[in-house]
Amino acid sequence: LQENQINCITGRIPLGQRGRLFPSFTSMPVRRIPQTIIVGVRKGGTRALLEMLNIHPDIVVAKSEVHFFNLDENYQKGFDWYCAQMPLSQPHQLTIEKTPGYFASLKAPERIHSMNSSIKLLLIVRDPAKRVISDYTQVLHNRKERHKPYQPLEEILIHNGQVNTNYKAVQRSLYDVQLSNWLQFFQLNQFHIVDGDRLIVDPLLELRKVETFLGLPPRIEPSNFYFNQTKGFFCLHLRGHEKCLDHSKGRPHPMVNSTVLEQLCAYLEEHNQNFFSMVGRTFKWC
Ligand SMILES: Nc1ncnc2c1ncn2[C@@H]1O[C@H](COP(=O)(O)OS(=O)(=O)O)[C@@H](OP(=O)(O)O)[C@H]1O
Repeated sequence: LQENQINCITGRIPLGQRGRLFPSFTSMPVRRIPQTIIVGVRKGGTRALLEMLNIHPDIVVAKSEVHFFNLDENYQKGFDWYCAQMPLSQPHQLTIEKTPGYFASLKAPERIHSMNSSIKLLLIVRDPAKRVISDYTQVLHNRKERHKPYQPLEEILIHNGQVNTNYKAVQRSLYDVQLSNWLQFFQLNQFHIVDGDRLIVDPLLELRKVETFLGLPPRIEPSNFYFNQTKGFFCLHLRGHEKCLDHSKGRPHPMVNSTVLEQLCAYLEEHNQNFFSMVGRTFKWC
């Protein structure tokens, strides 16, 4: 990628050239390629993380999922298109987009690397068994809405007494398999891993760590959060407004047969341990 071929400031343009190439650099807001991307995991809490980071005055976020690096039809539109999806930002602000589909995409790591090999990546993970149930719950909801038939999770999850490893929701919970694809292009220290289960119960603690990773001053405060009893989750005080995530986040999960759940956890165990040793950290999962 030639930086001067794209109609957007990447944040890597040599200082001396900024004023010449982009006269507006010091004054007017412009669109910039993200310096940080939330790459996944799907149903890990990516929307909550993005909305919470949006509280920070030095961060601007792309409101919609961009799906640039994982979908060929978008990637072919080029970096001008990608850039046009970004919000306006001031020079001191970081631009962040989130597309949970990137983490499981085989093409996304190389494509992101070719855009910016020193990019900072945020990965929010959640108990992978809970993630399977959350993934299922979303698909179930969509099928019910469209009056389409659906199967109980237990039937999809177990085939001939074994965990159905062809089930996409199971594959997306193999964090070690996906991370190894990313580590072919990026150093582990380019990633910050957010604990999605902790983000639900103690958002500020997780956000402080993200602020540090991004090199930003701590500007997200306890007063930015309040617990909403009806929703059962933290919601935000954001620029004078109260904001909870929409109804698609925090849906009640169906009860899952405990033996099936144990079987799923047993299957995931080796992958979880693998992931822990890859990232040098453990999580309380299953
Ligand atoms: N504050 C707050 N409010 C609502 N929901 C919250 C919050 N923090 C984290 N979460 C969890 O985010 C889960 C959805 O994850 P994602 O946003 O990554 O889903 S998606 O992949 O974009 O569809 C969603 O999963 P489900 O509970 O299964 O709906 C939530 O558990």
